Amino acid sequence: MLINYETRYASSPDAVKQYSTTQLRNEFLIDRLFESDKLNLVYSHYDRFITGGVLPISNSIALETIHPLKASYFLERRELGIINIGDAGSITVDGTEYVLNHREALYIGQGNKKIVFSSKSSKTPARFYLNSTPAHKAYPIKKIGTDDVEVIELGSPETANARTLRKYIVNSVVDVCQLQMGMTTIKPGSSWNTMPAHGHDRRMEVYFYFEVPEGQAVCHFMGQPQETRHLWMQNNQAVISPPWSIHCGSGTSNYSFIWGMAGENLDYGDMDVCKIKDLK
Ligand SMILES: O=C[C@H](O)[C@@H](O)CC(=O)C(=O)O
Ligand SMILES: [Zn+2]
Repeated sequence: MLINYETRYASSPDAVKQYSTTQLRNEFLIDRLFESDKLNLVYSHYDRFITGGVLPISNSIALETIHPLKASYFLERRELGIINIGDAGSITVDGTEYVLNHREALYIGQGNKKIVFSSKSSKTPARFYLNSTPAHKAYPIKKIGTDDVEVIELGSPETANARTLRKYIVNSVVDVCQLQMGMTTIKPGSSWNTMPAHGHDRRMEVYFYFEVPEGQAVCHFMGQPQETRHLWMQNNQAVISPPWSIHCGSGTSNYSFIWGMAGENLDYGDMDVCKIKDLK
């Protein structure tokens, strides 16, 4: 089977307080994203956000509709954002080819029917990380190159959170219904992302960790600020953050991650910041 998908339902903060490590990982960790010649998807009931990975090696892979959508094609009522974290690849959208190099992105609006992923070389394949959310309006396709992103420098070496945040799919760069995506890279010597931590009850979020060096890992924190839990994350794994949860992490080295959000508000800065001394 080329496309694998699974559904994750939403959980309340009171239920999650009781979860064992295994239950926490079953509900929130997405550990299988990139498998050769496969397209893997997780459909979350938090804002009906779909997280996926495509690794085309010897074949092209089409984004077919999946049963839970009850749609005749995937983007009938959805929009899609893709960031390539691998080598050069292409995405063909209803016959038009878009080449995505390493760290380039594509926004594909509602109504586009045939989407096909392929790598330029099977020896150095593309790795397409994708996020998709329900859409009410058809916005144009837009490629976002590394020069098109909005860059913000955050944190400092003294507080171990020096990092570069790149906004790819936000409404100041591309017209979107609700999807927001970007990439944050922790500088060498720093380990923390999203510290001070924050929440945004209007939006859920998914973090996808990559560029985690061999033998290293990232400890990701979730939960209400006064009731946090952790999940140890390996390279190329993602974690779902409910709207009621903080989401931050510290690595045993530096690393990068892609953040993707969906919900009610397109204002990226609309966060409720938690004081570090109040975290429990
Ligand atoms: O709501 C925004 C997201 O959590 C991320 O953009 C935060 C982040 O990448 C960081 O501070 O390192
Ligand atoms: Zn956030």
